Amino acid sequence: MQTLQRSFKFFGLLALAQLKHKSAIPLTVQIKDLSHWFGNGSMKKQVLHSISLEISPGEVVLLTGPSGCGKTTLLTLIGALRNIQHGDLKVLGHQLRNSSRKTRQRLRRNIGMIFQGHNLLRCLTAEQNVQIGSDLLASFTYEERRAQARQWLEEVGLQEHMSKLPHDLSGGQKQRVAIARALAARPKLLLADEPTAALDSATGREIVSLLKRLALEQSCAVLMVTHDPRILDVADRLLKMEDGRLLHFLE
Ligand SMILES: Nc1ncnc2c1ncn2[C@@H]1O[C@H](COP(=O)(O)OP(=O)(O)OP(=O)(O)O)[C@@H](O)[C@H]1O
Repeated sequence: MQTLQRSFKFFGLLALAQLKHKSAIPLTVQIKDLSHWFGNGSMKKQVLHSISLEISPGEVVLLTGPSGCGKTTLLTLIGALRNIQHGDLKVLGHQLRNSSRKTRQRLRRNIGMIFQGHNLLRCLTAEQNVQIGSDLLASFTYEERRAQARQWLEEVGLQEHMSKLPHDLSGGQKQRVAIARALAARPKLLLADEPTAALDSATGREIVSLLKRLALEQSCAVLMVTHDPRILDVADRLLKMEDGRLLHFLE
C-alpha cells in the first residue's frame, strides 16, 4: 500500500513538474486586442478588429480567409514591419507596441518572412541570395554560412540552379529560393504569405513538409497564410479570418 502511495506521489510530482515546464516555455506570439486602421479622416478604414491570438514554439498555424480580410496586414504587424496602433503584440518576448526601431530590427533577425513577390536581389545568384539569410548567423564562419546556403538550396530541390540569376528561374523556383533564404537564417518564427501559390502540387507538399520539419526540429513557430486546400493537413491549428476578425478556431 505504501509503495502504491509513493508511486502516486512520484507521478503526481512528475506531472506537476511537466506542467510547470510547459507553462515556463514562453509563447512565440502573444496578441491581445489588436486593431489596425489604414488612411486618415473620412478615408480612415479599420482593417483589423480586436484580434487575440497565441502561438507556441514549434506550432504550425495556417490562416485562411477571403481576399482583403486583413491576413497580410496581420502578418506584417507580427513581423515588426508596421507600427502597432492599438492593442498588445509580443513576439519572442518583445513587446512591439511603442518599441524602438532598434528592437524591431533586432527582432526581425529572428523572424523568417516569405512574402509574395519573392524580393530576391536581381544581381545576385540563387546561392548568393540564400547566403543573405545565412549571413545573419553571426557565430558561423563564411565557409559554414556558404555551406548552409547550399544545403538549403538542395533541401528545396534547386541544387542544379545555384549559380543562376533570378531572371533565369521560373516563378516556382524563385519562390523556393525565397523559402531557402528564410530558412537559412534559422528563424524562431516563420511568417509565410501563400508560400505554395506558385508551386505545383508535389513541390508544394515537399516545401510544406520541410517547413513542418523545421518547426519540429528547431522549435520554430510557423504562421502561414494559404488558400491551398492541399496543405491544410500539416496544420496544428487552422484559423479563419473574415472582415478583419478571427472567426473560427478549428483544432
Ligand atoms: N497600405 C495600405 N493602405 C491602405 N489600405 C490598405 C493597405 N494595405 C492593405 N490595405 C487594405 O486593407 C485591407 C486588408 O488588406 P490585406 O492585404 O491585409 O488583406 P489580405 O487578406 O491579405 O488580402 P489578399 O488575400 O488579397 O492578400 C484591404 O481592404 C486592403 O485594400
